[in-house]
Parts: sequence; structure tokens; C-alpha cells
Amino acid sequence: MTTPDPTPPGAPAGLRFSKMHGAGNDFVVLDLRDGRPPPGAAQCRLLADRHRGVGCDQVLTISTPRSAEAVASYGIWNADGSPSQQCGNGARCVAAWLVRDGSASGSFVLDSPVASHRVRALDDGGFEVAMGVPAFAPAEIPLAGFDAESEGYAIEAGDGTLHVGAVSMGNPHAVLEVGDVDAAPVSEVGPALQRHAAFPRQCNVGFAQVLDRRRIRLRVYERGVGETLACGSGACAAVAVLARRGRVDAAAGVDVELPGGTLRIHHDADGGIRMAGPAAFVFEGEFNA
Ligand SMILES: N[C@H](CCC[C@H](N)C(=O)O)C(=O)O
Repeated sequence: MTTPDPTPPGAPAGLRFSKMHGAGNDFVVLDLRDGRPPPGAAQCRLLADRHRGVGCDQVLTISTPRSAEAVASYGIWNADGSPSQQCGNGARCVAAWLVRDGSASGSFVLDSPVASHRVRALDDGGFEVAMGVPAFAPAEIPLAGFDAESEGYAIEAGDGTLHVGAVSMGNPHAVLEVGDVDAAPVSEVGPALQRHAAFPRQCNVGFAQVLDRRRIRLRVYERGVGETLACGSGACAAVAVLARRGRVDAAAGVDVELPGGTLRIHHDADGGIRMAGPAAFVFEGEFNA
């Protein structure tokens, strides 16, 4: 008889959670508005573990608001336990969770770790999130080794020199334009760029194929996870970089086709980016370690 895996120390026995996803980017959602502290990195790794835990790309926590106008705040932890500053798909799922909970409706504000975001419930059951103004300055991304802002940076990675777009949506993103996302070297170049010295806080790596000025295809190798079925902040980052190069018409709206679904991104005249897409409930549970 095999001995069972030992229960990791501090396993969150009895912890209730919601399992959700936004275009296939999946989450364990924890309501911590009673003031309970967020799970530590080891507990996040266990919750995210698709064999020993619940399984998810990120753990999302819902807490009391930080700003006067918000109804709640949210925190983000990747599957490897590392914290993040933004999660677009996660913001829509937190919004859906709060609406179902009766804590929010229509149009309301959520606090991410770095900013406040106006959220709007859509007639199709999805949500639109004001994701903020993309930051291109190297110091804000952060991007090391480059002083001047550029549409693309020459970075040695993989087996050559890459022309890398870089931007922050609150979290750092690298964007590579490719001719065919299906043939993109995601599993080779993704990890090489994600932890490249040019990105002191690492980065999420998007591989974008422009179909026309209103449509792109995108795959994202996420910091702290690996390739996911969708990345909301990554979709915003790709549109921001491609719009800056004049490759897409972001003011009119761009459909970003990811493996898990399509998000619609607008880059407005005030500089802000809006992201719209779905949010789905999968199941409710209690962690019984
Ligand atoms: N991996 C990201 C966090 C989750 C972002 C993604 N799931 C989204 O929908 O924006 C990071 O470490 O910055």
C-alpha cells in the first residue's frame, strides 16, 4: 500500500472557495472580507496544484475596499505563489462574484493592488473593466538596460535578437509580433524572456499575430504560471504595443482571439484601456485537507 502524501503544513482545511474562469484563465476565488489574511505562497501553490489541490492559474482574494469609491479590493497570486499587481480576467471574475453575492450591480469600482478600476456589467453577462493607462517608460515597466522609450527593444534571448515591445498594465508585459501564433516558439522564448535580466520583476510574454486592424490572435506565456488559455492584461498590453506601432485601430476596438476565448480591447482618447469579456462560475467548494 502506498503511503498518502503528507498534508502540507498550513493546508487551509475548511476554506471555502469559488472556482471560476475568464475565457479559460482559471481562478480559485476566496472571500476574505471578514479580515482573514491572504493565503501565503505555499498555500497558493497548494490551492493552484492541479493534482493535490483545487487547480488554477491564479488565486484571487476579495477584501474590503482601499479607496472611498470602491465596493471591494482584490489580490492576485500566481500558481507559483508569486503576487501580481493586475489580472484582467480575474477582475471580471471578481466583479461577477460580487454581483452574484449582491454586493455590487451595474457599474461599480474595484481596487486592484495598484489602482481603482471602473467595472460595468454587460448585457451579454460579461463585464467591461477600465484597466488604466498603459505605461511605456522603461522605468515604469520595469525594463532594465534601456533609457529611452521605444516601439521595440533589441533583446538577446532564445537563439537570436528579438524585437520586443514592452509595457506595463500595472504588471509587466513583453509583446512579440509573429506571423502565425500556432507556430510561435511560446515554450522556448516564453520562459527565456519571462525571466530575462532585462525584466527585473520578470514579465508576461505575449505572442501576437495581426489579422487586420480590428483583429489579432494572441498567446501568452504568463509570469508565475506558464502558457494560459487567456490573459486579460496581456490582451491589453498587446493592443497597446501594436496600436503604438500603428498596426491596429484600438480606438475603434480590437478583438483579441486567445486560445480560451475572445476579449475586446479599446484604447480611448484619454489614454485609458477598456477590456470586455466573459466571467464564468464553475463550482463552489471547501478545502478539506
Ligand atoms: N501572470 C500575471 C498575473 C495574471 C494576469 C492574467 N491572468 C490576466 O488576466 O491579466 C503576472 O504575474 O503579472
